[in-house]
Amino acid sequence: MAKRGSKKFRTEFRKNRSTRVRDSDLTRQFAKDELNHDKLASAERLSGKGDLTRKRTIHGATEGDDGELQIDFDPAECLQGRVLRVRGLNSEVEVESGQIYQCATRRLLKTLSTDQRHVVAAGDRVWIRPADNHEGIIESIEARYGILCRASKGRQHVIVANVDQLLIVASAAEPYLKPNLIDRYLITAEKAGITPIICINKVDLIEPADLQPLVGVYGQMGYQVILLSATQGIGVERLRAVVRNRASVLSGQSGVGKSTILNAIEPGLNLRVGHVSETTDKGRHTTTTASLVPLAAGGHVVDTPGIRQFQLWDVIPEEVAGFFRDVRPFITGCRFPDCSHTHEEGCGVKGAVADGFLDVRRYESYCQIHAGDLV
Ligand SMILES: Nc1nc2c(ncn2[C@@H]2O[C@H](COP(=O)(O)OP(=O)(O)OP(=O)(O)O)[C@@H](O)[C@H]2O)c(=O)[nH]1
Ligand SMILES: [Zn+2]
Repeated sequence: MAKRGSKKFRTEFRKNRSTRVRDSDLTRQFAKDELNHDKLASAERLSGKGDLTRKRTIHGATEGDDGELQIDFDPAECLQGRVLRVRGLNSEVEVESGQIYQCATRRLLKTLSTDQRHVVAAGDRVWIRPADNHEGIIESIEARYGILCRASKGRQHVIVANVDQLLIVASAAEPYLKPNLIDRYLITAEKAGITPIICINKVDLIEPADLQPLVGVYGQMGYQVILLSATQGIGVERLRAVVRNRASVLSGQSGVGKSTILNAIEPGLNLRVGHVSETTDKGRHTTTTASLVPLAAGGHVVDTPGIRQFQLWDVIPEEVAGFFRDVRPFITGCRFPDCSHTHEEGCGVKGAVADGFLDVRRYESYCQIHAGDLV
């Protein structure tokens, strides 16, 4: 597979697409579908069963084997880019050269979207058809990974897509360290399939050795922990390397030093972050829209008031144990398959705590989150 965005990639992509896009192919496909529909309709009439598998036929899109409709477009006339933010019907797209285009969305994309409030989300990787004055049309949206979302009126509302990592920012002091809050953010990351990175700031205010037991517990679980002092410059270089060329969401309680960290990574960033944070969804919804802020060294940070201090989203108690990496291995030892690991006899998890295999604080944190207590 050629590198994304390279010339070879485009050629291969075009080749793959063009086999599918040719009009005559489409016409033939449509004719075949019509025929199949007729056959299905008579089969349905005969069998008395309604609606056997129907193939959707919308002009300009082709149904893949997975049942997903793929929009047909010509990549030769398009540019690849990334949506920095969405404002109403307008999306701001940064293309590979760094140029920003103000884009509308192709009508067909909207037609095909039934399950989302917004078709385009911040972070989306898109193909745009450029026009004059750095305007353009979003022709296609690539499949998403690493999605942070909320349920909004029964629909999935994507806050930001294609996030590589969640920087969980805590402070060693002022405000005092709340490991249970870190656990809460870890669940969000685990659930979304986004790599969490634990950043403990303000280590200048404590004796760093005091943090070792906690760092050890998270380290054993395979989580990366970075000790920082944004004001003293400790750990900043390491964090800079971690965010380079990736899309990182920053999250943590108020006052832990998120803005100071952003400023330390890239001086001047805070101004822009402050500016974009004001973008709200016309005040109609309580959730604010996310913005990707480009970093000079490559990559983006996503800074959004709504997710800066977000709480757990739609995690049900039964799911919690599965998102605790250290609890998970002991679940198989429970006597009851629906064990909640809180009060049951013969619980493998409680046994592991008693035998010293599971950190007591982590277990208590599990119980607290399972019970739905807010930290
Ligand atoms: N001692 C010390 N103080 C710090 C450090 N980093 C930030 N601070 C201070 O902590 C306070 C809060 O920092 P901010 O960067 O505003 O925190 P924030 O997380 O962005 O806060 P919100 O915007 O409310 O979410 C400021 O007074 C900073 O100067 C650090 O490494 N050490
Ligand atoms: Zn159990």
